[in-house]
This record gives sequence, structure tokens and C-alpha cells, in this order.
Amino acid sequence: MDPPQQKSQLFQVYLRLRPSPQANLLYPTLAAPERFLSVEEAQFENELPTHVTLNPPNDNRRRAVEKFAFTKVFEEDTSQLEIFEGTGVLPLVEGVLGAHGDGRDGLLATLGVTGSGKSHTILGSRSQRGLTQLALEVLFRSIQPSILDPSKNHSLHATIAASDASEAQVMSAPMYLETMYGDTTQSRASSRAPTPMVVRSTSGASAHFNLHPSSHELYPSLQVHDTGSPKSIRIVVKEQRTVEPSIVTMPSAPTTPHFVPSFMRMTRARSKKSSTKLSAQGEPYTPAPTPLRKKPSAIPRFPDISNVHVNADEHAEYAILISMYEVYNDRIFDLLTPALPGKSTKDSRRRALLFKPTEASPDRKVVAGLRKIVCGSLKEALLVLEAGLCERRVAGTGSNSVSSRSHGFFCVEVKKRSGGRMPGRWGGSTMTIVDLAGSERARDAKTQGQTLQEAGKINESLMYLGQCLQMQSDMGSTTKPNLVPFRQCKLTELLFSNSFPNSSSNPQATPHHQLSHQGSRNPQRAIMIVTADPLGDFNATSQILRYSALAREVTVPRIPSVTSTILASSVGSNYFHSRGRMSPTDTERETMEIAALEIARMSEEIDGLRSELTAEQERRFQVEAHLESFQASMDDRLMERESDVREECYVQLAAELGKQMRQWKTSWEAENERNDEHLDKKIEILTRITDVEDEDKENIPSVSLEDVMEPETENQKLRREVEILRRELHNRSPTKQKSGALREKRSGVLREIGGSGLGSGAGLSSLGHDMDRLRVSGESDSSANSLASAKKLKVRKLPVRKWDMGCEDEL
Ligand SMILES: Nc1ncnc2c1ncn2[C@@H]1O[C@H](COP(=O)(O)OP(=O)(O)OP(=O)(O)O)[C@@H](O)[C@H]1O
Repeated sequence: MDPPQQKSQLFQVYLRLRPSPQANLLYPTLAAPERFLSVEEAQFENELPTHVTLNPPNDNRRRAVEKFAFTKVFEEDTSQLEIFEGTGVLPLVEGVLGAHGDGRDGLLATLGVTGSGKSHTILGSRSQRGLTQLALEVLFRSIQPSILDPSKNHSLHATIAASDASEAQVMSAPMYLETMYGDTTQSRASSRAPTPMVVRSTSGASAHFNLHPSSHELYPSLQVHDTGSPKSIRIVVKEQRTVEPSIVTMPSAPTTPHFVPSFMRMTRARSKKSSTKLSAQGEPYTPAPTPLRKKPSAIPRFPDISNVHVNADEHAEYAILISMYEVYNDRIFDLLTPALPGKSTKDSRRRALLFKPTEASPDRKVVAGLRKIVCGSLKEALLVLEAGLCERRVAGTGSNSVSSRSHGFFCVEVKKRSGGRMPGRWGGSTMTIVDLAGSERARDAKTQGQTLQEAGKINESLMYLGQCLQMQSDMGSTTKPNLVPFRQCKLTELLFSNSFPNSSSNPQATPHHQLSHQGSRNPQRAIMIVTADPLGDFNATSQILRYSALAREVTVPRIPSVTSTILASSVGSNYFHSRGRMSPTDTERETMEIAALEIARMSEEIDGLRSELTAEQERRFQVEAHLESFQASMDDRLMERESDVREECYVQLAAELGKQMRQWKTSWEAENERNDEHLDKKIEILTRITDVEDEDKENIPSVSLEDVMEPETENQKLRREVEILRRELHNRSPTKQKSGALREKRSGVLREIGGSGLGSGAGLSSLGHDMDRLRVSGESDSSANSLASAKKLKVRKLPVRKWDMGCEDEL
């Protein structure tokens, strides 16, 4: 079995076996576990082996022996240097530098079961450097004469930020290291204290800022114009995508410690809307104080690669940008932007980033909004790496005391442009180094809670990665790159998106100039280092090897009985008969045996799955039965409870009703008593009134209805009598006439009254009128009338009585 054509492979896959820890330390009492992985002899002398055989442990399960092919296999005694030299990292670095033209993206990743040595290989340990540090050293050394130092070249930021397609926050290494480690000895620029400055707006409002002395580095497109006054300045932002410079109008603000990159982001975002004028309406950003990190005391120097060198473009200028991020629970987080402490929780808060095409990179996805550090030296780059690693999530598990809980990405962007007096546009390639989190079994890792959840996400993403790797290993026979299902999770998207030529990019969505530039981009070169512990978990390791190996075959036939049956029946008869041959050749027999073995293995797996299914079904029935009985008992209990509640309610209701009845009865009796009393009083009053009326009836003459109803007739009658009397008087002597007339009149009136009893109301009224007219002279008729009407009721009874009692002369 030979590894397939490697040209068609996306990855070169190397296998590294980790040395087992000292057996007596790990297994002081138990017998050391059996080694299940053996390395096949190399085909040629002085060459590394390429095949390993996986021998299943001698348990009851019948499992086939599998053989896997890799680009190279490194055995346990391989050193870090040998790995570095043997895995093609150097050509990868050389490709990124683009010694003879455009560079080519490179990807270096490690994959393996947890604790198998991935981090050790790629990042090293306290005493040894990993592939990352070694690659960085070679890279910096190779471009040493033509690398641009950000602390010396002040326009570097501006040009790099302008060429960056990922909306990145570009920062110089001295500035970043100062914020992380508080180190003031990194460079001349950062050794000075911040200089306070006032930013005066066009409207006269002023804002106070402590502009960092190296702010022209941080904000490359920001130009500070001295207006002549030591306290005021004018800020002009030269946007990369706008032709004219834009004046930034700052609002008045209190003193802030730093004028930070978020301001630049804000201005850029606004510039999309307005190409000429910007206005910074937002408040100047005050960065949250970040606790300083302890600067690593010593960075390992072993293994020594001081003589290693790769080719670089001698006529080009280089700049190195470093960014780091992790994929945690399928989300991307920047490792160089320190997490902010959460407001409500103790946990720190980080903003997830997007992997997407941007305005400047429409046909290629990039992690947008990362912080990128421009490093001028290897030392700076290593310190940035250390700072980023501190942010990475790790946890102690049963399998590894310092287990990575995320997939870590370390990106070295090599920016390259033609040198000379008129430097050209920045181009460049990226070397991405990935330390994948290890697959783990919860039972072995003894994880729970959040760590178990993380493991679930890790295993899921690794499963998708496995699918992609399997597909890519099949690409020797097919030329369809789209078959690799890399869009299933963030990890595979990040790893595979840039592994294909840009033929799939949408030309309609891509401007011509960008298409011609981007379209020429080479697919990335990728190296995968699979780590395995030959004494570790057999199942987990065989799974990893199955999907990462370049080729796989079953080499040692452990023919189970079912296989012989298959061979005897199907292979022996049908296959060869169909070909019309009496005896198969050795190759055919071998192929058939392998196929039969595979069938046997699969049928065994199917049997196992069937029995698992049956067991699951049984469990389900049990659970369902349990659930039903539980439901029935719950129903009974519910009914019981309901009747209890009803009973309680009834008793309470009855008690309440009785109480209400008693209260009502009491109030009803009281009401009755009150009514009786009231009635008695009424009767008493009535009795008294009746008595009085009886009394009155006895004293008051009865008044006929006719009399009351015919007062006019009576008046006329009286008038006639008065007339008669007047005439009589007129016939008598003049002296007697007057007194006689008066007497007659009075006696006539009295008669009239006497004749009619109490008389009618009108009669009495007219009499009252007469009386008043006689008594009160000069009073108006109306007042007399009103008086009479006011006294009407009294007049009805009392005067009558007086008159009845008084004699004629008194009147
Ligand atoms: N080749 C090696 N030589 C010496 N020690 C090794 C080697 N490989 C691994 N180790 C040691 O084994 C331990 C676990 O290794 P490491 O942390 O690299 O595992 P890992 O695969 O990254 O695990 P995880 O996926 O859980 O992060 C470490 O103490 C490391 O130093």
C-alpha cells in the first residue's frame, strides 16, 4: 500500500508517536498497557517509515488489524528538531515568503487524541521550542535585511492598515507589549510617558486626550496638525478609500487616558457613508484597565537552528503581522484582545468575531476585526505569542492536566512589497499554525459540566474535520474540491476555505481589479501532524488514524468464521465463475480476502449495533412502562388530592355560610326591632294627632263643601246684604247713619262669618285684607298680600277662634 498521489492532497499528513511516560511512574502498581501500534519498516534505507499497523487488543471482540499510510511516521525518539526538519515546515515558510514571486499561504496543524502531544509538538514546552517558535526564527532570520521595523518606520502602520482587508485593529508590538506586560523598555517610543494634548473641534469645542507618543503608529492615517498654540491641534484623518482628507470634529470631552483604535474603526465605518467628511460623534473611548501580565522570564532556546535559513525575495520589503484567535464552542475569539471583566458575572466577556468576506476581500473569507500586531523582531513576536497563549482556554482533565479546550490559531502574516524609493502595494501571504483541541472520551477524561460541554463541541468539530480529511484523501481519484464538506463548522471552514484555488469565487461579486489580483492567489499548502500515544486509548487513536491517514487497508487477515463462510459461498463461487476462470490469481484472492474481511467486520459491527439497538429498545420499553405506571399512580394521586380539596372547600364553605347566616339573622332581628320601634313611634304620633283632631273637631264647626266651593256666591250674597244695609242707613239721620252703617256692616260681617263657620279660604282672605287695610295704612297692597299669604295657615285657625271667643264690641 503506497500513499496516494500527494499532489492532489490538500494536506501532507505526518504521524508522530509520543514517548510513553516512564512506566513505573504512570503504572506503579498496574501492569503497563499493551502497545497496540507498530511501525512498519521503511521501504528504503535512510528513509523514514510511512506505515503503521494497529493491532487491536486481545479482548473478546473480533477486530480486524488495520494498516495506515502517512507521508512520514516519526517514532517516539524523534526530537523537536527532527520533526521541524522532516515535516516540510521549511518549504512552508519559504512558500509564505515568496522568494520568487507571490507568496503562498501555509497551514500547519496538529491533530490527535487528548494528551497525545499536539501542544508539545507545535508550541513546545518549558525546555524545548515547538514548531511555531522554530518557524518564526527561520522566518525572521530569512527576511532580516529587508524587514521594516514599526518603531523606526512611522508610516508603516498607515500603509499596512490601508492594505488590510480584514477590518483589523493594527497595533505596534512595543505598544501592545506595554499594555500587556507594562514593559517600558521595549522601545524608545514606548519608554516615554503619554503626552497630554487637546483636540479642538471646528466649532470651538475642545477635547482633551493623552495621545500616546507613538499614536502616529497606532493611527496611521491620522495626522496631527499643530495650530501654533501649544494646547490646540487639528486632526485630519486621511481615509484609505477616500480621495480627500477628512476633518474629524471632536466633541468636548473630559481627559481620557488614551486615544484608542476604536476611534479609527468608528471613523472608517462612517466613511462608508460619506466619502469626504467624517464626524466623530462618539465619545472618546476609554480602555478598561487590563491587569498586567507577568513577562515570561526565559524563552527556551533549544533546539538550536541558528544555521537554518530559507530563501526570501531580496528585492522586497517585508513586515510581519501577528494575530491569534481560538475557536471555542464553534465561535471565534481574539486572543490578543484581553477579555473585559463581565458586569454581572465573574466571567470575563469577549466578543465573538466573524469569518466572512469583507468589502476589500469579497471572494475570500477572513476573520474580521482581529487585533494584529506589527512585529519588528523575533523577540517581539515570541512575546506576543506568549501573551496570546495566556488568553487561551485550558483546563485540567482526567486525560491531561493542561488540556486545551479550544482550537488555537496563530497567524503570521508576511506582508511584502517591492522596495525602493517608491514602494509598491502591500501583498503577502499568511502562515497559520493550528493547535487543535484533542478528541476525548468523557469516561476517560472524567469531565463534567462546562468541560464536558466543551468536549462535546470539540469532538463534534473533530468529527467534521475527520469527514473533510477523509474526503480530501479521496481526492486522488476525483477532481471535485467542493466535495469536501468544510462548511459544517467554524473549524473546518477556517482550515479548508483557503485550501482551494479561487475558481469557485463569484466573479460577479468581485470587482475586476480584485478578481485579477485575488484570482491569481495560490491554494494554501497544508501540513497536518497527527500525534498518537501507542499506549493510549486504542479506540480513540484508531478513529483518529482512520480519518487522518492518507490511505488505509486491512493487512492481517484474522478470518472469523463468518468470513470463511462468505469466502466459501460468495467469493469462491459467484465472483470467479462470473469471470469464467477456474482459479483466481493471487492478487484477486488477496483483494477478495480483504473485501471479505471488511464485510465480516462490517457485519460484526452491524451485529453489535443491532444488539445495542435491541438493548436500547428494551430500555425504552421499560422506561415507557415505568412512565405509564407512574402516570397512572399520578392520576390516582391527583384524583385523591382533588376530592380532598373538594371536601376541604365544602367544609370551609359550609362554615362560612353558617357564619353569614347568623350575622344576617342578627342584623335582621335588629332591623325588625328598629322597624317596630319606628312603627310604635308613628302610631303614637298618629294617635296624638287623632286626639288633637278629635279635639279640634269638637271645637271647630263643620264646614260644608258647598260653602267652601262657592265663595263667590257667598260674596255676592254678602255684598247684596251690605248694599241693603247701606240703603237702610241712607234713609236714617246723618249722625246715626255713619255709626249705624258701621255697626250694621260689622254685624253683617259677623253674621256672614257666623253663618259660614270658618268660611272658605277666599272669604277669610278677603277679611284678612280688610283687616290689614284698616290696621296698616300706607302699606302697599302687595306687601299686605304677601303678609296675608305668609300667615295664611295661621289665619285659618287662630283668628277664627279669637273671633269666636271675642265679643262684637272688642272687634
Ligand atoms: N514527544 C514528547 N516528548 C516528551 N513529552 C511529551 C511529548 N509529547 C507529549 N509530551 C508530554 O505529554 C503531556 C501532554 O502533552 P500535550 O499537552 O502536548 O498534549 P495535547 O495533545 O496537546 O493534549 P490536549 O489536546 O488535551 O491539549 C505534556 O506534559 C507533554 O510535555
